[in-house]
Amino acid sequence: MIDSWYHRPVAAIDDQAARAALERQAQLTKPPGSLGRLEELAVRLAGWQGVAQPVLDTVWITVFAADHGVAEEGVSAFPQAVTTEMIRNFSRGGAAVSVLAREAGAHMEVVDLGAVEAPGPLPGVHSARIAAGTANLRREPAMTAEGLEAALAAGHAAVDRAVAEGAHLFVGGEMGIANTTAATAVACALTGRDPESLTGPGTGLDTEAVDRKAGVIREALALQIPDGADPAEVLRRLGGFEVAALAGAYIAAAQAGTPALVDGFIASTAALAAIRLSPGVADWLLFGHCSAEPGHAAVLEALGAEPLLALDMRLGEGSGAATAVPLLRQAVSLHNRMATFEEAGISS
Ligand SMILES: Cc1cc2ncn([C@H]3O[C@H](COP(=O)(O)O)[C@@H](O)[C@H]3O)c2cc1C
Ligand SMILES: O=C(O)c1cccnc1
Repeated sequence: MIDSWYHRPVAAIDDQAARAALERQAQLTKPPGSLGRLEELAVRLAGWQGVAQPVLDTVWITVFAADHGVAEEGVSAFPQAVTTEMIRNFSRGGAAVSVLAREAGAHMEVVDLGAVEAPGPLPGVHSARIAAGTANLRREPAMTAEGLEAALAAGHAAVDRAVAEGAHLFVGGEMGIANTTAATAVACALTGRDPESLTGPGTGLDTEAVDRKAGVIREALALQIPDGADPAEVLRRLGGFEVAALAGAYIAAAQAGTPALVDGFIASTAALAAIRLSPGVADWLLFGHCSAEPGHAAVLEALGAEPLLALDMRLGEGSGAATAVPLLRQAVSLHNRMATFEEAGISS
């Protein structure tokens, strides 16, 4: 494992460019710091891009889709067939993230890593099928070692496509019925928190069903996770193909020097796994929003992350991150287009 591609170092941040951006912020016609975190976003983008005045033209969204064996435990309010049906919906442009991607002028693609029912060839959908869903994590490891490597590599391949198109920002989304169960199990294993405190309704379970879902996760942890299990093993035993692909994508993006904007609970759990596999990845991530799924706040806390938005969204697909893209664009425009005190003839 130690020589796997995901242990390679991430790209360096250009501190000089970030300092130059900070100096420019100080010259813009506003009291210092008055644009709050919009200032910080522009400065971080400058450090990532190695220029004092960054751009944010090309935004790339990949939605990773896969099914979960644990769905047979009745842990979702929706049937498994919805994963494949939603892949078709993404392809036709009818999903929430499809609409938000168009609004944001982002390129969007879908990667089918293993929906139980193969959707067949569809526009905008890559087939990278590993298996017809994972195994039931309550009873056995969700993935084989080969399956995990293939999922991580599928994330890397998506980032390669984004980089080839000159993407300034990578957004990862996910679709997979029952994936809040997998993500909660991974989050518990990585943070040491109880299933009872992190498990939530996902697509809309009632309280009783949430308790049963927490019980499934508790059993999975007891069966599968020995003390000190390493993050790759946690992902393999409890994760899903799309969760692992997101982790692989965040690592590959950091290695390629492309920042990633992280979505909700599932994506943030994947980001936590990515950082545990390769700590430097943390420097290349932004967090788009705080999901209403209760585990998200705990995962964000473990990450020390401050999400940009809190709109009570709880959808996944990359929708929360896509909603934050216009904010990043505003940060860049303000940074590049505001007049300086000198240009405007205003006393500083
Ligand atoms: C129509 C529909 C569209 C979705 N888009 C994202 N999800 C979200 O809900 C699922 C996780 O929730 P759970 O663990 O409760 O199944 C994932 O597919 C996630 O992306 C959706 C769910 C549904 C039903
Ligand atoms: O925040 C998320 O990622 C999320 C929450 C509920 C259902 N699906 C995804």
